[in-house]
Amino acid sequence: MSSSTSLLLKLAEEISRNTSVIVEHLNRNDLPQPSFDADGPSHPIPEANEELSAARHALIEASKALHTLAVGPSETTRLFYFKDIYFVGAMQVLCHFNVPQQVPVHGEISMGELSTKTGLDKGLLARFLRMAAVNYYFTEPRPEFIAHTAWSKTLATDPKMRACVWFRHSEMMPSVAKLVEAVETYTSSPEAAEPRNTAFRLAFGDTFFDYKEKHQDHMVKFGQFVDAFASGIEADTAESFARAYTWETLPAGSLVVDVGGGIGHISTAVAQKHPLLRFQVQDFGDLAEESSLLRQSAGVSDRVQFCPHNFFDPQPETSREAAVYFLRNIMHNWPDMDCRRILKPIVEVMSPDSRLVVCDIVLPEPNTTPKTQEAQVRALDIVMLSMFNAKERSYEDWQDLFTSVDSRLRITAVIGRPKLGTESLIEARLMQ
Ligand SMILES: C[S@@+](CC[C@H](N)C(=O)[O-])C[C@H]1O[C@@H](n2cnc3c(N)ncnc32)[C@H](O)[C@@H]1O
Repeated sequence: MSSSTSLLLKLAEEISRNTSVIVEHLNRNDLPQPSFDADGPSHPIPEANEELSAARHALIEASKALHTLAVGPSETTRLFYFKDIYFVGAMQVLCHFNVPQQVPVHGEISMGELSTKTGLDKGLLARFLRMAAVNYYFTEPRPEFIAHTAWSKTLATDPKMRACVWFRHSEMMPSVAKLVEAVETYTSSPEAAEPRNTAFRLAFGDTFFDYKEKHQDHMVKFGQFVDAFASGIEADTAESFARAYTWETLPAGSLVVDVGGGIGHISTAVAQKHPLLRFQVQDFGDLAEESSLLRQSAGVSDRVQFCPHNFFDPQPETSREAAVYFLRNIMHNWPDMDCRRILKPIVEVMSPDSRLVVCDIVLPEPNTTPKTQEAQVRALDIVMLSMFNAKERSYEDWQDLFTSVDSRLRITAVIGRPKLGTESLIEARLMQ
């Protein structure tokens, strides 16, 4: 094979080309270069710039492919996730013993002092820290002294980042370990579609949310994990949803019903940008107080109301024939049969002018998006399976779901990248 047809070289050239785009942009704009140093930037390559974002994703894609080729099929399979599983375990121990917070943000600390401060045996501490350090978390600048990298510093300074490590180890890994048993036990059972029949329940003896209710510490950390996860996707913020959809085309005074809207952070952001619209946030009553604080501080209480409502019940009188019924991150938590129970009461009160706007992932056709991006949504699909017996859906899945509720409910628009990141806005209307 000549060098011109070498895949290794082609990928290396792609890496070089995209790296140049990034480095030149950072230099031109006086931005710091990515670095492992503790003072290195935590978001070194801004996603907001489209050209830069494309270069970053191309670089991630090509370098992953190059790495995989260099390791080769045999070694990849032989060591399949071997190092990663124990890396996650080491990180969990370090976070559990508050090691990241005890390492100074600037400078270094001896392993002996760190052992005293954390109560973790010095020999064990060294083993876990060295496992983390080969993955760029912490560094040992001289023997038995530890300092932060930019990576471990994220854990020292932000409890939400520590919650990400905690959730992966404490809930995701035990659930994943039960996937085979769940598939064997439930797939052919008459109750296969029941939301309670999950790998999570086999691991924890309870459904995801019942378990959280009984273990408030898990609930708090899960909330932190969700916040950190969502805030990391720059293109999927409340402000992006306010910008991405054609809210400005709705007649003045139109009502938007935010079904399962939590405390109403999306409605609040859209209301701030679109002063002629009204909103009704529907969720469990115990969120009313927090919602009220948010809406007051944002100055939108007159146009954004909170309405305690169970989304399996008929819609209240006050939300009939709204202009938009908006559901973000609801449907992917539920199997089709429950999604139908959520959609039915909405469709019953929709007028021919109403729109259903679902904000969730639209799974791409295989091989139509970069593998590293597709990997993220495929992983979320398996998360939904193992935690909720639910799933992420493709365009066809969404359309089939809608028509199974009402044959007139047709998708009229899908808004995704580049306006949004991982998620899309799926608009549907009742066609006559
Ligand atoms: C993943 S969160 C999404 C919240 C919000 N839509 C967002 O995008 O941030 C799911 C929401 O559904 C709400 N929820 C769950 N079951 C519900 C039900 N039966 N009736 C109403 N809301 C429910 C939860 O309280 C939570 O706020």
